[in-house]
Amino acid sequence: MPGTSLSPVEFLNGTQPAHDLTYNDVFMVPSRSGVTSRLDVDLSTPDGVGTTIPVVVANMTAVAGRRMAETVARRGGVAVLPQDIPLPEVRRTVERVKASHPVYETPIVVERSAPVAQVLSVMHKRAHRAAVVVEAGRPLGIVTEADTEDVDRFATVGAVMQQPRVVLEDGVDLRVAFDQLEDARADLAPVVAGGLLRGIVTRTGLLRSAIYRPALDDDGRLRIGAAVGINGDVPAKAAELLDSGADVLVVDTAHGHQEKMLDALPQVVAARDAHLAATGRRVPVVAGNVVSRAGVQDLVDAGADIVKVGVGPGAMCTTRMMTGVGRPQFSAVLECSEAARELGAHVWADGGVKYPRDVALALAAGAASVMVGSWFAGTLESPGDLMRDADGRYYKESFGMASARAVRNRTKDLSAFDRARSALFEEGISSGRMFLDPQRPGVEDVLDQIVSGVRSAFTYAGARTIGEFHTGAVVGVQGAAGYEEGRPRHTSW
Ligand SMILES: NC(=O)C1=CN([C@@H]2O[C@H](COP(=O)(O)OP(=O)(O)OC[C@H]3O[C@@H](n4cnc5c(N)ncnc54)[C@H](OP(=O)(O)O)[C@@H]3O)[C@@H](O)[C@H]2O)C=CC1
Ligand SMILES: Nc1nc2c(ncn2[C@@H]2O[C@H](COP(=O)(O)O)[C@@H](O)[C@H]2O)c(=O)[nH]1
Ligand SMILES: [K+]
Repeated sequence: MPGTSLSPVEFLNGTQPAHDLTYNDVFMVPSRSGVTSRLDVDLSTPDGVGTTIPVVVANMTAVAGRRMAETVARRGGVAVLPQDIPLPEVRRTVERVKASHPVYETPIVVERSAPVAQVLSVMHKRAHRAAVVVEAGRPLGIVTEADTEDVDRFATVGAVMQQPRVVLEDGVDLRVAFDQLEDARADLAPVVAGGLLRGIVTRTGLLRSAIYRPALDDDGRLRIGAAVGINGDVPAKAAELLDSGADVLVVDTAHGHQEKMLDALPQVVAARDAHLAATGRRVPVVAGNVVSRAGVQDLVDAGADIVKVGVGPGAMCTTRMMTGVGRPQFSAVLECSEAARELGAHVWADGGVKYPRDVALALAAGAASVMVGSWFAGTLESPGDLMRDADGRYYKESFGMASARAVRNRTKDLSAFDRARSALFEEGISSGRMFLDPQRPGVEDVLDQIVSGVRSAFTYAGARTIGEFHTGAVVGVQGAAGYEEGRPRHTSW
């Protein structure tokens, strides 16, 4: 029976049904609460990963790259680089994320002689949508999109740039900086140390820095994770990823409860332990995906600190339609987190998150953290190119890691025959369109929504921490009409 007797989650009036449930099938009822402010909620995860919000960016090529990793870690989450990225690229990415500032945003930097067209082609890569014009490392001016309107594409940025209204000194108090920007009616300002550009801050960013805490390693640098598959020389790859500085290792495959995984995982754990002995740095090992108590048991026995849960809920995932295999995600997380808790391990709920409520419900089911893929693919920070459809709406392409597109990429070193054979087993979409929300185009805008929704859910349950929420949430079961009732109506009915 799915999660019957041991469930720490309270089902409203003892109504846990015998069938499995997904996020849409459940809701939470408020309980008497002593948590009087949503700002009293601490969303630090209990899984030892060092995240201060329960959000992990999925190891998908269309989702997790350098900009995503840096931006999300600055707000307390962590991104996992996909297993398909070549090792030298992983190293470069980890290095650059670790070199980026935990508070200041990384600016786009251009020379004054650069053409406007060049700036416009990269401007959308930053949510602050500006470039800093520098000379010998010193900021001379700022170019925003507005400065380039009705300007010849071959004009130089030097001709259109504006003097920065405010230039801040490195180490400035963030509230003081906010007030300075407010007084000068400036949206953003370069930050300098000894006159040299160190980064950029925006008013929204400063506000966020007061609310969020970055996910930092022991040396005060932003955290980042990396994934490894179960084929090839797994321990060698794990050792390389550890050596590159990855802060969490994810051993990931579609069917995590298979013997190849149970062979590979202890080798990753051994590599982790060797790294610990050599450096004193203990990197948590995550393994998945599974959806059953038995799966959790075997992965924890094989050394996993955290088990990744979810087969088939992903937006790019066709596994359930191709195979009939999987499990409604709320019940999968509920049973697996219960099993993990008994074994002193943790669970990440992976896939199917479309609204902040899904994150709250995954935590209610017992997850320590929640992995999000496709939703984040539709943001400015994901690695894909920004595209526009016939109606002018901006989107980015997402694709599944088991799609023909990803499999072709992953198997490029195999023989033509083996490649063609692998391509037969497609279990993902090759080109999904993830539209950017015009009001919330950046991943931090989405994080704001998730975090405010989850903080609020915690106060409704009377919980200050994820641990308290695990035991305090009261969950009920609803039909499709119950779910539908909760949706807003933007037009009359
Ligand atoms: N969470 C989910 O629901 C799913 C996630 N994914 C994601 O796609 C990525 C690629 O995963 P994956 O397809 O495992 O590719 P991998 O390249 O990691 O290879 C999987 C290995 O497992 C073997 N295997 C045995 N049974 C299965 C099975 N039923 N499905 C898949 N492989 C099986 C394969 O052998 P052989 O090829 O000879 O059969 C192969 O050796 C991962 O990032 C994973 O997270 C993929 C599917 C589902
Ligand atoms: N069955 C498949 N699952 C996939 C594939 N690519 C990724 N995934 C899984 O989805 C989650 C992310 O879910 P989302 O709803 O947030 O997009 C990811 O972490 C994988 O577990 C795939 O091709 N097939
Ligand atoms: K799906």
